[in-house]
Amino acid sequence: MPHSHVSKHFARLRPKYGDIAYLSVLSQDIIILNSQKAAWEILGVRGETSSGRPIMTMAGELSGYDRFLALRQDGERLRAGRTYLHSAIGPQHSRNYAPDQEEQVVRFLKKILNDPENFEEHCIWIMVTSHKITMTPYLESSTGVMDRFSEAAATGRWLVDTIPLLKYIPTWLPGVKFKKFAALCHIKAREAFEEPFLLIKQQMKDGVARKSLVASYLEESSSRTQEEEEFIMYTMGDLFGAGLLTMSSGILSFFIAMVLNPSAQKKAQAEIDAVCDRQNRLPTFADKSSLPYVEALLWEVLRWSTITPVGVPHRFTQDETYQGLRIKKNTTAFANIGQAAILFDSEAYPEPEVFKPERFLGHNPQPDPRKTAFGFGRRLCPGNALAEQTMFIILARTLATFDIQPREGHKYSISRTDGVVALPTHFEVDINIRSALAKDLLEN
Ligand code: HEM
Repeated sequence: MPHSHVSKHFARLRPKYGDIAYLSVLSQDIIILNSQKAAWEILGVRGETSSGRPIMTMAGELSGYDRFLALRQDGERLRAGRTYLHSAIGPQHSRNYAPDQEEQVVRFLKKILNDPENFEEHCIWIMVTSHKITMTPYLESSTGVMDRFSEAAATGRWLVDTIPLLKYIPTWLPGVKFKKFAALCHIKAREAFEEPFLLIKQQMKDGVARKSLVASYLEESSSRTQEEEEFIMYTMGDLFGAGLLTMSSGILSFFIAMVLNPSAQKKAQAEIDAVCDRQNRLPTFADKSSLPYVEALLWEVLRWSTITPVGVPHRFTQDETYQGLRIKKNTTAFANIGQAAILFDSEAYPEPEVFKPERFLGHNPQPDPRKTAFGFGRRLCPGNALAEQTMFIILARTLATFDIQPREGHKYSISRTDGVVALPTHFEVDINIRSALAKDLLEN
């Protein structure tokens, strides 16, 4: 089982084994889905049997992260959680955040104007701020929780994931470090989510709470059970964790794509200028349907940056068959979304390495990458509408006001971190205000 460049390793199996490859790793059955068709038919169409998550003894049972929706097994509690998320951040509800988001993006652009060197920091800032608008204003401390989660969930890192009986070893025995680490994960996650939750509850009592998902959930009913309260605490943490890194990856990838593709940048700017009366105003959400090139550029960022290279693994909860192949219950399935695989399949996307928004325009557009980038079937990313909305306004307003240019002497290579979410590694860029008019728009 590879620990780095996983997507590339998985893709190498395709020429020899076709769209589906099978691996057995320490008696664990794993299938790799190397084509859009196989991923869609297995994880989408056969969602009834393929929507569980792999059972991770260390990250789930011992560290308590199985209370996160993303690790929850298929069943009643998952459905209830997803229904709630749909009503909170689904396409209809996300629109309520649009006015606040437009305002925050101006603050983000002012930060870039005054301190362009630290643009990566500002990208994280706008993501955290976006999440605070939509969810809860106080989730700062959950970033540490996410780091610990990554460690607890790392494939092959913990023997107890292979030999679950080890979980019964007493904690006091010398050398039993994994149980101490799991206990720390538990305590810190509770602190990170319980404290902001209790604070908001108190603020509601005092009549000073700001608008947030937690506040509106509590407003709906004054007598929530402890289980319901815990549900909302962890769901908020989940959204923060699942949304923060993915979105940061998308925005940073946009900046590097613009540096490397000046002609796409110019075309998008020309379209925005035509719609916004030659930089007399900033683009808004209401302009979206008049900005097809900007939207295509956003789709191309989602395709080209492959934010989650091998998705989040699913688990079969029953035996299944596909094209005469038998897939056993408990098999883990990875959709190889990443580079060299589904979103870089040269049959679907000719010249896949080239950043080309035009591929989604005209009479014969190439496949919509959102159908892959956000996952599949019953586990499809519940933040997809919010993610797209947030990225659209950041991309449109940044292009309206700034030129993103290569830094002289800086060598660009497209390298990304390994992990469930791949982030572009550090790069430098020159971000210059486009005109006096654009500066005026931001300052006044
Ligand atoms: C461009 C940004 C994003 C990308 C590319 C992305 C991608 C994904 C993918 C591939 C999955 C796994 C789907 C599967 O198992 O088949 C997922 C799950 C999830 N995402 Fe996103 N995501 C993004 C943004 C967000 C945002 C903004 C939020 C919340 C505010 C969010 C919340 C979640 C949650 C809670 C899950 C777990 C769903 C479940 O297990 O049922 N995501 N995302």
